[in-house]
Amino acid sequence: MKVRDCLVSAPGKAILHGEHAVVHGKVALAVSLNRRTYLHLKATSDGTVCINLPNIDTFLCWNLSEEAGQRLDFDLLKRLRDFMGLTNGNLDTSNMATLTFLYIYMSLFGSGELPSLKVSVWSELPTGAGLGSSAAYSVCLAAALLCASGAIPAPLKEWDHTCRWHQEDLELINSWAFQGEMIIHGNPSGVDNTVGTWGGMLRFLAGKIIPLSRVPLIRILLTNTKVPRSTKVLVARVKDRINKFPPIMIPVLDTVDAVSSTCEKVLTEMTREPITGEHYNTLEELIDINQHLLNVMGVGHPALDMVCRVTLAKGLHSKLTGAGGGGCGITLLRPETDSAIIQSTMQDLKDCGFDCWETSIGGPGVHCILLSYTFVLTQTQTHDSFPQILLPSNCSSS
Ligand SMILES: Nc1ncnc2c1ncn2[C@@H]1O[C@H](COP(=O)(O)OP(=O)(O)O)[C@@H](O)[C@H]1O
Ligand SMILES: C[C@@](O)(CCOP(=O)(O)O)CC(=O)O
Ligand SMILES: [Mg+2]
Repeated sequence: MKVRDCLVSAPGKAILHGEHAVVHGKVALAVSLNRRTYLHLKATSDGTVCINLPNIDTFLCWNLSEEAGQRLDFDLLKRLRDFMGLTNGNLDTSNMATLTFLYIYMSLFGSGELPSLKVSVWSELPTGAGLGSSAAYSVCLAAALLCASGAIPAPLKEWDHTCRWHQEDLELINSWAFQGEMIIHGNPSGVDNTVGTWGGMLRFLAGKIIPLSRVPLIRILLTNTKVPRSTKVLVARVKDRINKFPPIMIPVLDTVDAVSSTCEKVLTEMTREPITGEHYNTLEELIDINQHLLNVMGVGHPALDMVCRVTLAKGLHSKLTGAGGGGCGITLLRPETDSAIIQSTMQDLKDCGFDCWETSIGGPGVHCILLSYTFVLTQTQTHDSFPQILLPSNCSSS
């Protein structure tokens, strides 16, 4: 079976408010970032299925005839775990990413002839740092494999060099990406894959998505403490704490919910009336409140406290974003904040050993990049092993 080549890309995300609470049915406000994950799927003819995942040093190939023999009797995920020799104890970075790929690949192609192909994934997002790298990876896998299998059509040309799918195709991509997130997160809310699929800023509540079409332009700093952590472990930690202290923790989740709703109200006001210092004061207070609530949930970290302290010394307010326990924090920049202050804050954060950058928010969701558009995925300083890809022909049949 010959499949269609394609190059897809999906954005990372920042959660403004509502991380963890969203897993327990509360509101989250999330926004896509201008840092993305790219996936190149190439049909091959050597009877193998290969994955190149340079961000996590994973390069694997399976012979399709051997794999095919493994695939009939029990539940697919269990069979794939057995096939890879996995137990819960060794579900590390590489195994989770591999299992996610194999799960979607086998689910989409397993009832027919398995296609020979190579999937290469490269990301501008730090892995496991709270910016939704797992969701961007799952969204890219879902889009590329659904497209290759013919389950969704080639996307329609959007701008010069990108093309995008229809609403119902995006819904299918999102539902498969959610399954990928289930493998990586254990019990995901679905907010990350939803932002990765649709992009923009949205309100997410129990699977319901409300895109916020009019949002003020907000500037934020992202700081990666580089303290490694796993979303799956942190989500499980919060659940344990809720089970241990329900009368204490349930009101905490309700308070986070109220923080998210209040923030949404302020953001909406900021699109309807002239933006004032009072709007920003409220946004800053909400950030401080939520950071304390996340500490109560048990997902803080001394490095994140440091981000809050260093930025507050310059009058700027920060909170963790994503699962916490390390990873990234966000800092709100006020419109009047002098660029010299921003630069010196960034320098102070870098002096702590953190990575720090200013970002624009609200990038587009998953799309396909026309292979006719000569697109170079450049090497980054951290992923020297990834080859430059210079892609020659066209991925769209439209
Ligand atoms: N570029 C990538 N290539 C392969 N796997 C990835 C990539 N980015 C993320 N992953 C998978 O996602 C996992 C990190 O997910 P998670 O702990 O949820 O952190 P994040 O906050 O970045 O989403 C990694 O362990 C890996 O399995
Ligand atoms: C903690 C949580 O709310 C967000 C996790 O985001 P990330 O994997 O840390 O980028 C979990 C979820 O919503 O599934
Ligand atoms: Mg994740």
